[in-house]
This record gives sequence, C-alpha cells and structure tokens, in this order.
Amino acid sequence: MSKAITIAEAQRYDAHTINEIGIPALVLMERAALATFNNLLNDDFDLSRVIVVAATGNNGGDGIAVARLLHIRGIDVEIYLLGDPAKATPQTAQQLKIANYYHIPFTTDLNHVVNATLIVDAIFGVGLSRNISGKFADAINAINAADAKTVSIDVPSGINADTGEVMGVAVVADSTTTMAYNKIGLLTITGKQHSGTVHIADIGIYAQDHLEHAR
Ligand SMILES: NC(=O)C1=CN([C@@H]2O[C@H](COP(=O)(O)OP(=O)(O)OC[C@H]3O[C@@H](n4cnc5c(N)ncnc54)[C@H](O)[C@@H]3O)[C@@H](O)[C@H]2O)[C@H](O)CC1
Ligand SMILES: [K+]
Repeated sequence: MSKAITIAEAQRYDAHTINEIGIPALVLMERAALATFNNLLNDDFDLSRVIVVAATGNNGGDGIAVARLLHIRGIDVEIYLLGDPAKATPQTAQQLKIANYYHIPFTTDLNHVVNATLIVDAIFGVGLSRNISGKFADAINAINAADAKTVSIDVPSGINADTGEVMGVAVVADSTTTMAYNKIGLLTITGKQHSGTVHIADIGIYAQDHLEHAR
C-alpha cells in the first residue's frame, strides 16, 4: 500500500518544497489543479454544468485554478465562493485575479450547486481546524443533497485528514484527488466513505529529497 501522511507532514513537506527547494507555491497549485482537471476528464464525469465550490484558503485556490482550466476549454463552469476574498491566501488571491481576467462567472445561488452536473469541492483541505458551521455547512449540505457527482480536492471538505472524523458536516465525494501522498484520515472507515475513489497526484512534493538519482 502506498504511503499515507498526517496533516503536519503534509504541511512540513509543502513548506520544505517551497522554502528550501524553491519551487514556487503557485507552481505546486497549478500542478494540483492540472492533476484534478485530468482526473475530472479521465473519470468520465458529465461536464455539462460544473460548479466549483471554493473557500479562500489554498484548497480553494486549487479549485479556482481548476475552474479556469475548464473555462478555457469551453466547459460551462461557475464558482461559488465562500468566505471573504480580502482574506484569501496570496496564491488564492492570485487565482481569483486570473479568474476575473477570464470572466469566469461567480454565483451566490446555492441552487446552482444543486442543479450542477458535476461539483468540485475545494472548500477545505488539510487546513481544516475546527467544526464547520454557517454558510460553509449550508454549502456542504447542498453538495450532498445534489444528484451530481462530486470530486473533492485533496480531502473531502469536513473530514479531518488525520482522524477521518466528520467535523460537524462533511462532503461525500465520488472521487478525491489528493496531493503528494494519501492522508491517514482517508484510510479510516468514515474517511473512505467520504472520499470515494482516491487518486494520488504527484505534484512535485516528496517526503525525501535526498534521492541520489534526483540530484
Ligand atoms: N501549501 C501548498 O503549497 C499547497 C497546498 N495545496 C492545497 O492547499 C490546501 C491547504 O491550504 P491551507 O490554506 O493551508 O488550508 P485550507 O485551504 O484547507 O483551509 C484553511 C482556511 O480555512 C479556515 N478554516 C479552517 N477550518 C474552518 C472552519 N471549520 N470554518 C471556517 N473556516 C475554517 C482557516 O482559518 C484557513 O483560512 C491543501 O489541502 C491543498 O489542497 C495545493 O495542493 C498546492 C500546494
Ligand atoms: K476539499
């Protein structure tokens, strides 16, 4: 079985890749988005009306970049944005700027989530730190009430990636594209029930960089 990591390890490997190796965070985000995009195409989903539900952390940034990749190919895609864009991470703020350049439509109508043919869940990844309530919970309930298939980015939003615990409410995905390594919480019974088919995406983040053949 392939390696699975904790939230702390994911965060440490990300930081090492960005700060010590020097691969820019936006490059990693683009690779995360491309990997997710490829899985959307390969898994043969109905892409007639796609909605990306994104928050303003880096998980949301991955999702906004996926929306752009779809939009550029002529696919009907909208973004349902949760949280305050003024508080977005630098990478996610940049993704929002690019999305605006391409005039990707934003919606504030949860009915568009319910009526989509495919939902991309980019609300929370390994940064989830407390129980989910309010608008975030409403969006997750709408995702789960929709007939559409759902693809989660990195972690089904609401699942604690260390324990598999549901943090109040959690997305039930058909497929999850998780970055670099599987997460130990996704191997628990609840984790598996919520993540569906897990695709592990190589985005250039490795647990060890002292591979002799790599340097
Ligand atoms: N770091 C990288 O280089 C890469 C990360 N990738 C993706 O980024 C996420 C992790 O991003 P991060 O910004 O650390 O966290 P999240 O987006 O998961 O969310 C954090 C955000 O949400 C707030 N928050 C936490 N819990 C709650 C809650 N219950 N209700 C409301 N708000 C909440 C928190 O305060 C933060 O503001 C990772 O999973 C990847 O998807 C890329 O893969 C590229 C490389
Ligand atoms: K997610």
